[in-house]
Amino acid sequence: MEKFVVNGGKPLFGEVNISGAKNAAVAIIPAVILCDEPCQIENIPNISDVSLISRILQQMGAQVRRINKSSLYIDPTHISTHSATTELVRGMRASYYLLGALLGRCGKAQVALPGGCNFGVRPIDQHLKGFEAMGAVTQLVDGAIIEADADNLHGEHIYLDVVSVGATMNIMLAASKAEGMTIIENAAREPHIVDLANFLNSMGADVRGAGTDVIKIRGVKYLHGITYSIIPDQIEAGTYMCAAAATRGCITVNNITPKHLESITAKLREMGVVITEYDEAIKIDATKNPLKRCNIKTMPHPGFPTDCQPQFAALLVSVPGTSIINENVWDNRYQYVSELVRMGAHISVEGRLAIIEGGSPLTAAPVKATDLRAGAAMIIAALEINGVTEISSIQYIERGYEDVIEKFRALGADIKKVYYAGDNEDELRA
Ligand SMILES: CC(=O)N[C@H]1[C@@H](OP(=O)(O)OP(=O)(O)OC[C@H]2O[C@@H](n3ccc(=O)[nH]c3=O)[C@H](O)[C@@H]2O)O[C@H](CO)[C@@H](O)[C@@H]1O
Ligand SMILES: C=C(OP(=O)(O)O)C(=O)O
Repeated sequence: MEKFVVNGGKPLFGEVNISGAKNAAVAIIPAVILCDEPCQIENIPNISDVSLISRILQQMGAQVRRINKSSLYIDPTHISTHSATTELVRGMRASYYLLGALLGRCGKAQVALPGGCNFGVRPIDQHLKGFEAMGAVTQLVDGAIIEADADNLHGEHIYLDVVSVGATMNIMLAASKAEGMTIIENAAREPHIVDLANFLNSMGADVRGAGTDVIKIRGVKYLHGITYSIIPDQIEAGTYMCAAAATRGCITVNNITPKHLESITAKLREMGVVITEYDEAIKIDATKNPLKRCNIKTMPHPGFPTDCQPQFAALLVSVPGTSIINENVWDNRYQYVSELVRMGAHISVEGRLAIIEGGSPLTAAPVKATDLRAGAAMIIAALEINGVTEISSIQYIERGYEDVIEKFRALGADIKKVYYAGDNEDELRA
């Protein structure tokens, strides 16, 4: 077992380089299934979700090889199955993209229900509604496997009842090789949706309107191999920005697209953080002004991203006054609150609202990462504390943060990973 041990209380200073976006990578890797030739994908984050989806493709017969730390060579030409039902598939959320990719490639798919962070129910009814509109018959087998079968996968006009990132991208995948034109209305507009569209178009697909709420996809017969570089991870960037503000430090975050971070920078500016934007970098200076409280409401892009909500909560506990978070995307994304409360934070949850009475110093306590971004919030809170905090269940953090220890250390943080045999603290060894 592994834990992070953080000796906090020091402001962060320096520079950090942001990796490729997890939520783009985990869609683009399965999208290669649609291609009729090998592809090379660059700026791939070295995280466990990427290893998992790569292994799933290998199990299906694809050749997947790391060319270097951030590039993958994927040859899908030997995939001879439409089925992905192993335990690995249940280990991550984005395995749902195998449904759209296999439907597009084979006209049928058999995929285990996905896993991912637990925010209560995470339905995929809008994905299935899209596939069914396109001519697929779908059914849940044994409560664990989705089967989809289409004699003639064809384009259709699909209105999403909720703005769903996963449903938008999954339908884009299937539609890229379906017969005729698919129109997705009320589509999600996240940067990773535009990235997937750019990837598909570079291979010869015909996807228009990505980044708006109407996406039109005209199916094509053949997609050719390409080399493609994934966009930077806006959530990883937002996490380091929050950490700099929470420790009242000053850092430069490199290899980012400032436009993707606008909702985050707007909130930090409102709090009194001085932000300077460059073409592909951003400087966060929290040394100049005392920080002010603020309210956050999560929304689909271009609203404030839910995936940065826990990190902002960890920042807001350090700021005097009452801040209110309104989690508007997920029903149950406050499991981390009890961990912050263990550290002395004053937070109460009422339905979708978290009410934070900030400004009282936190104290070190053993805490756990209840999910990926919750884990990032624990690191940020630990960095605020004069004392040693142990964070367990770090496998969640490693799902989505490349070299998290090395990157925080380069900013001056005292953080290390320790291995232990059991729950007894005496068994900790560095
Ligand atoms: C791998 C990946 O990219 N994960 C991201 C993706 O998750 P994911 O794709 O699962 O999230 P969605 O955008 O689909 O979900 C948004 C909302 O729509 C609801 N919904 C979704 C699909 C559906 O068929 N029916 C339905 O009701 C969900 O319960 C949720 O309330 O977008 C979320 C919202 O930005 C992020 O938090 C996740 O990090
Ligand atoms: C919730 C997240 O991921 P997933 O949907 O893969 O669980 C996330 O990236 O914050």
